[in-house]
Amino acid sequence: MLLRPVIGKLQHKRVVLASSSPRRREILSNAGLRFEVVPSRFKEKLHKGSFAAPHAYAVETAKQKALEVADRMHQKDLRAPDVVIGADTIVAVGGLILEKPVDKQDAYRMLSRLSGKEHSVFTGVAIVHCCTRDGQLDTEVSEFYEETTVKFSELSEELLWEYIDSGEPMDKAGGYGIQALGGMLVEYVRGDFLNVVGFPLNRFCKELARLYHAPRAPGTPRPVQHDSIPAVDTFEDLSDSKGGGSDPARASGGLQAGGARPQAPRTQEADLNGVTDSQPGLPAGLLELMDGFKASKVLLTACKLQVFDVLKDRGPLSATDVAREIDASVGGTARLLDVCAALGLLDKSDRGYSNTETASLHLASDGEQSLHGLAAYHDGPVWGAFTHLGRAVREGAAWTPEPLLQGPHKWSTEATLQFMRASHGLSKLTAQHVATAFDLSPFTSACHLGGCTGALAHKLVQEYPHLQVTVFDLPEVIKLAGDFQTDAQPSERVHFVPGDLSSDSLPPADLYIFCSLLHDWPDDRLHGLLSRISGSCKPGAGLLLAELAPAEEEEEASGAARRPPGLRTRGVGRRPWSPGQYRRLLQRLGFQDVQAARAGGLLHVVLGTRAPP
Ligand SMILES: Cc1cn([C@H]2C[C@H](O)[C@@H](COP(=O)(O)OP(=O)(O)OP(=O)(O)O)O2)c(=O)[nH]c1=O
Repeated sequence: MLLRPVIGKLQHKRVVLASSSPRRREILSNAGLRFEVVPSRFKEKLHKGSFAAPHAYAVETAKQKALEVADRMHQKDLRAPDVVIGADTIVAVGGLILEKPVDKQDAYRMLSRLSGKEHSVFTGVAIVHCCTRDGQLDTEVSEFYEETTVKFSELSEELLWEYIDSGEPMDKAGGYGIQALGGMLVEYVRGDFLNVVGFPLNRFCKELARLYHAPRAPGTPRPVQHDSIPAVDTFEDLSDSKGGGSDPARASGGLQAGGARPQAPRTQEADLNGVTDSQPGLPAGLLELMDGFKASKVLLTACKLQVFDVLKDRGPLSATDVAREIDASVGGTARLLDVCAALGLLDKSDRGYSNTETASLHLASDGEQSLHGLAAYHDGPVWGAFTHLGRAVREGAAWTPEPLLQGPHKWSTEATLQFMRASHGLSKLTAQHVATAFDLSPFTSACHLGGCTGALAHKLVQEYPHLQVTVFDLPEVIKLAGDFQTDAQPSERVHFVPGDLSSDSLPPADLYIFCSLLHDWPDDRLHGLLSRISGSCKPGAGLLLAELAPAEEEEEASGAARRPPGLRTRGVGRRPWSPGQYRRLLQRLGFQDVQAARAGGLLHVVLGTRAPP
């Protein structure tokens, strides 16, 4: 199977399509690529006369579109995505460059020029690899273009105006859309059809293959494959994304938001390089699953020992220096640091070890985007629960950590705080995405059910100046919520109300929000809860649900290539819902106009409106 490995090269990266074009979005998602869409604000006004050829103009515009998005995202989050894709489509006829018509007359001028003639459609594409070093954005741009020749029939005035009046020409280069009514104007096409529609998929895949699979020189030995956790002196071999191929982002010191990535089979890569491997592939996915817990434990242990705190904001430190600071043996620390480097969590150089950007941002205990609390929660109660999984299965118990099942009124203050720290970190990280997945400005009051420390509530009031938000949670949680800070200013528009979701009446609101990010509710409990919430909603009230969703779910939902059932490493124990399942559930609960969105590459957010009874 040659298709997936090419697109799959971007699978573990945060990819952004810097385009508002629905066609580009469709072409790339049909190909199985997962990405976020951030339309570029770059104004297409480069001086056409300064380019030697039309394609050079398209390529430069594509590049500027992508760089504008990379730069904006970096400024906003101090973290750029791994890859930004920009594209620009133009029509060239008789030395003239035609872009989108500004009005009907302009469309008329363009289409009359194309009538009865051949013209060229060029799409310029820029693939921008980003990484952040010392707070500065570093980019590496790969660019290319594709040309397709299109011949139009002679167009009568009547046909021309009928087509213009259909409205189709207005958002399309050259004033036509070959994929719809405009197809009727076309006598023939030479070259890639999708290139005309806005994105040269075939050439893009070739470019990915070239970028990520620089051919090996003849006679160069194949890279050696290692376990997920390698011997200390071989860890460098793991620094490549899926092994074997070169990864431009990494080669330039880029870091992966995804962090640890185990090795994948090489058979497919050999295919891509034109070398046929007749041996059956090894069950790499299975071995990966069997081994995966070691990588988790290394990350959790390094967090617990505060390795990432010691290395934050400091130059490279030797293993001896780190060992002294974390009060551990030098040999043991060196091995831990090497494996962290192999997992992509630390950088290792001749001068010692330093944090990657991801580690400083998310694994050190301070900082707005720290997930240190979540790591401690996984290392504690979650790890404990999964250690006794066999017993839970035999007894039919939930896989949820025992303290969480009992509820905070049974927890010690420390256990409650541990859960709240985990929830707080995750909520702060996801709040912006949840708050902006849909336009919530029509609502004036919201209630975040199980809102814990109020991290999302504060983001919501920051985002919507007329919104009042109630945080509703158990008294034991509300009592401790004041211990947690968010980056937002404390607001009088956030109120904390103690109560029990399953028995008390819910505070009045015209939008209810339920984010079960950390919970692994059993089916019946979740359904019961959502039915209750639905019963409390007045007609016209909204219900917003947000859930962490494993990436594989989206693949399944879109019908893209599937992994064998059961071979999942993310979302274990979590409800495997696709957007479609969310939609059906909300509709069953009496909601209409249900919309689903994917946010931040990791969240499903669904919004519905309570229908009249
Ligand atoms: C010629 C032709 C163009 N097009 C479209 C593709 C592009 O979306 C558009 C050309 O404008 P572009 O400026 O390339 O793209 P865009 O404005 O749609 O999106 P963005 O700048 O945010 O990336 O014309 C068709 O859909 N069909 C066609 O047959």
